[in-house]
Amino acid sequence: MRTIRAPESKQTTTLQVAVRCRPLTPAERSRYREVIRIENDKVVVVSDSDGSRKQEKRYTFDYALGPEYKNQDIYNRVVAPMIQGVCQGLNATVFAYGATGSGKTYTMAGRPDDPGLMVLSLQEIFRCVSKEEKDHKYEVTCSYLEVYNEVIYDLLDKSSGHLELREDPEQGIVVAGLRRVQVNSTAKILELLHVGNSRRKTEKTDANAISSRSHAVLEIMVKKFYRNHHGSQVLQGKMALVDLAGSERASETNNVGRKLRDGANINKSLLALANCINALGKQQKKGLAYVPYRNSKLTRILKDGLSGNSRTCMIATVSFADHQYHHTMNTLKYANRAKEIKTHVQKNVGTVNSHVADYQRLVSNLQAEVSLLRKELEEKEVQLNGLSTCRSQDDGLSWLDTLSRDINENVEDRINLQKALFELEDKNTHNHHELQQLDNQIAKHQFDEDNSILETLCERRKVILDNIRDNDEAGAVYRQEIEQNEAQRRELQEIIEKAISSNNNATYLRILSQYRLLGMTNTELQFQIAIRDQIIDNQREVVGNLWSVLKGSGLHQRQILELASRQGITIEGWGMPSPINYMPHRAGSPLSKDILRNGSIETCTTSGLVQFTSVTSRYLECTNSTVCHSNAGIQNIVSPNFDNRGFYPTSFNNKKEYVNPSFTTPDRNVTGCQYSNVRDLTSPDSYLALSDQNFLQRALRLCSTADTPTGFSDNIQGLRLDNHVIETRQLKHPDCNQLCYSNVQDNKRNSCLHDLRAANVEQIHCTCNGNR
Ligand SMILES: Nc1ncnc2c1ncn2[C@@H]1O[C@H](COP(=O)(O)OP(=O)(O)OP(=O)(O)O)[C@@H](O)[C@H]1O
Repeated sequence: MRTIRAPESKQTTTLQVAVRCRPLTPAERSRYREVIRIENDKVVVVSDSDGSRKQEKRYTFDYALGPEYKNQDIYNRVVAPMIQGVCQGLNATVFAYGATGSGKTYTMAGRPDDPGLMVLSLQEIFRCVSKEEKDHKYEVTCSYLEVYNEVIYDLLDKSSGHLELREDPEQGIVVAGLRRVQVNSTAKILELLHVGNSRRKTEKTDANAISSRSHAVLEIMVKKFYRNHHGSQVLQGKMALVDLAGSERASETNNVGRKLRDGANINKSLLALANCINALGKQQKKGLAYVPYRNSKLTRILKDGLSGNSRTCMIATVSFADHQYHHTMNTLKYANRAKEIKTHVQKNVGTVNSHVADYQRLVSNLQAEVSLLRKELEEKEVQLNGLSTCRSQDDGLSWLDTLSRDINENVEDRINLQKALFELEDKNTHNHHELQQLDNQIAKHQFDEDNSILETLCERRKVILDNIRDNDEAGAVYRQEIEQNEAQRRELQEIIEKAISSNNNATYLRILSQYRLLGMTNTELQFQIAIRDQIIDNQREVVGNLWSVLKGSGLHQRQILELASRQGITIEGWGMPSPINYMPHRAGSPLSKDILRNGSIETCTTSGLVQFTSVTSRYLECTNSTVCHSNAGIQNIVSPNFDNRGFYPTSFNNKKEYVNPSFTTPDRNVTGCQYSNVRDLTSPDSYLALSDQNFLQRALRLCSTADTPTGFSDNIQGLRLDNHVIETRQLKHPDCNQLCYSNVQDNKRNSCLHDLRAANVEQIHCTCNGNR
């Protein structure tokens, strides 16, 4: 039986924004004026930069918290409500955004006398877990990384080099090789955070004596293991706590040289973040906009937290002082935009042992191939190094390096272009769909007296048309660029091939080139994984929408289950329906043509040719001396104990053979099954619930093993379609030879009945008993 999973309930939440205003230091107090006022813990009022209030600006946030609040207060209000969810399989992200010196690190990491959100969250997770640990097994692990100059470093592993990001079909973006440490005590956490923080890259800047120059991401993963009727399950909640580097512009820090470059890179990430926030804000309003997550490592890491499966909170840190006015305004502007972002939170349920996606395996195979080639290459290099003559050629390989680099760039460009195009096309599909709906609505409301609805619809239609046109134009540009890019790739490849064939060390060069190209194939495959993920995501959304429609139709869960069950579909997570009470087939009435057609038997005669088409969910038996050559499947009858032996065709010596219920595609045409007296053992139109496999299986087993001259003798409670008439007889148990079920109308049962579940046997009552 096909199985689908009931949708995990999905909750759409808006990104929470809390603005935190840090206190002025004594030195600042004597030098600067305050330009910020906070009202009702929700509104931030900013005076003009000159201190006047002529053009003061007001921003409302979920929280606006002044200097009197400690980290614990911020935690209690903003973060604590997320923790329970993390322990129950939900994701959460908290990130601190603000100019240098505005208090991000203070908020996230804190001080011994005022521990920050990282420590407080972990402590609460432990409390949560320890309360439930007697009932479930939990595992809490942490990783801590920093992104510095667009390179990822592991803060918990000093020896780790640069780490790379990978898109995992199941888990989304992951950092390959990042150390994950199991934690089980607060002391261990404090130690880890201390070690991690001490490794962060910091500098003295004009604005902050110990300014963090990197973005730090602490990820806490909570796994809860439990068992239910689907087997071993694991709920996996993740919490990311992010301390971003200062959002100042590089030029504003008076930095030069390396510091300036750091600033530029910090800025690149934050600019990318700001662009994503902008695009996401726009997306919520206009229903489109390409979100450039791929533009920086930071935005790729934060992707889930910004738009995906996460409850997310942005803590925007600002200072009261007037010299920070522009930074404050910038921060508030982005915080205000971020309020618009919506995320969709859903539990991460996985079945233990079931997580290896095919694509991931492909990538792993390629990686293995790459490492094999790398080994071969090393061997070749050793050989070459032994020959001084070859050294000069080796030195001369810089052209290959350059070419490889060009190819790499070319592949990366193409990937970005294709991804952008894909997303654009996807958006336009949605746009066209909406347009269609709008047109229908407009037609409906065209003659309304009050034309306000019509106007709104027309306005929206105009926006959608604009969007479609913009997207089409952008798409055409992307397509052109992709073509150019592909032409460039072919050129580069040709150059490499030519160079290799004219070089003395062709084998070595070929391996080198192959190795590099494989690396690129790998990248391309990763891209395909990402695309596939997106398609899967979209399909999930479609399925989710269908579920919403189904639920919105007013049908009860039970009715939905019954409907699904009649289609041979079980719905995971909702349990099986209790037995369905079918109406008995009316005595003596032939099965209507409709039933025959829908049910799949096209013609059915007492003798001669019986032709089946699309036979599904049927068990047929022929009672004459026949051989049936049908592959009629009972495709949808699946039970954990189902095996062919149960009711597979049994060739009786009395020249009787059952229709072969082999598992074929449901709509395969089956013709040429001769003979008469075809019995439909499972017709749902008569009285047997298809969902009731246990009964079905047993009934069929009884039928197939009953050792009587006719198979279905008078002792058999048969569900018989015989010349279009249902007939009910008696069941005889094959082991004890006792009647399991005597007369339907008498409703007598004997001791063997427990073998057939009583409730199910009830269903086979048929009032047309023997009435032909
Ligand atoms: N809420 C607060 N209460 C008391 N002191 C604070 C508070 N917030 C920040 N500070 C102090 O202000 C200074 C700058 O704070 P912090 O280092 O957290 O800034 P930052 O935003 O992380 O800066 P950068 O981006 O440069 O790393 C520190 O000396 C810190 O102790």
